[in-house]
Amino acid sequence: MSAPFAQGPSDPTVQPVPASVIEQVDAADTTLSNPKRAVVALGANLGNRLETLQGAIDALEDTPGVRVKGVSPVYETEPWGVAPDSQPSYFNAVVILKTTLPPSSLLERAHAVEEAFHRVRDERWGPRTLDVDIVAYAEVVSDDPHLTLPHPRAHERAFVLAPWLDVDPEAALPGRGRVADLLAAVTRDGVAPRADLELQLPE
Ligand SMILES: Nc1ncnc2c1ncn2[C@@H]1O[C@H](COP(=O)(O)OP(=O)(O)OP(=O)(O)O)[C@@H](O)[C@H]1O
Ligand SMILES: Nc1nc2c(c(=O)[nH]1)N=C(CO)CN2
Repeated sequence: MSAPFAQGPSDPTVQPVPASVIEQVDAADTTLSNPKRAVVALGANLGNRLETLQGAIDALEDTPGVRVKGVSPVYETEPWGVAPDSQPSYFNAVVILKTTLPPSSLLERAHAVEEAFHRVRDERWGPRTLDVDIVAYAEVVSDDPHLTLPHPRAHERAFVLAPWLDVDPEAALPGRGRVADLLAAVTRDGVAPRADLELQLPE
């Protein structure tokens, strides 16, 4: 007599699982048991910039699967990539995360945090209440335009490299080299530490 619940290849109720789904589930399992280090850049040039950066850090910490491990000093920076004096100055900072989320989920969360702080997207590099960029995720290198890793412009931005170096003096940008060397190669003009201000690492 055959077992009543045996499910072999001939069982019509069993659908084959596509290889792509198996790959995604395997990748998620691996990430879950092995949290990854991610580097996130924060920027704000509208509203209460310091409160917003702290709010973003706290929102990241409140995310299941995300822990904030390091918070950089605050820098006040001239807007990069736009005409001089066309926008208010930014506050910028960098945070180091440990996360079990895969990169795509971390990006979704980054966008949700931006929206919670009323980020409006209209012109490229327009002023914003909050920008949350994924600078690097472990050693991942990807040219997917939806999530390019490392961030395609991080290596040329002193407003990212300077706070990152402060919070991790040994940092390296995958495929680009040591952050200390990258920072030495760009201008630090208009990128000033605000030693009078401080962001808190969540408890
Ligand atoms: N590493 C990354 N981090 C965040 N967004 C990224 C990344 N790589 C690609 N993107 C994509 O870039 C799109 C535009 O992002 P955003 O509006 O934050 O750009 P921006 O901050 O104005 O400019 P920049 O990309 O130069 O920092 C996002 O919708 C996102 O899908
Ligand atoms: N100083 C500064 N300039 C910028 C910034 C930023 O965070 N700081 N972000 C931009 C788009 O991500 C464009 N220009």
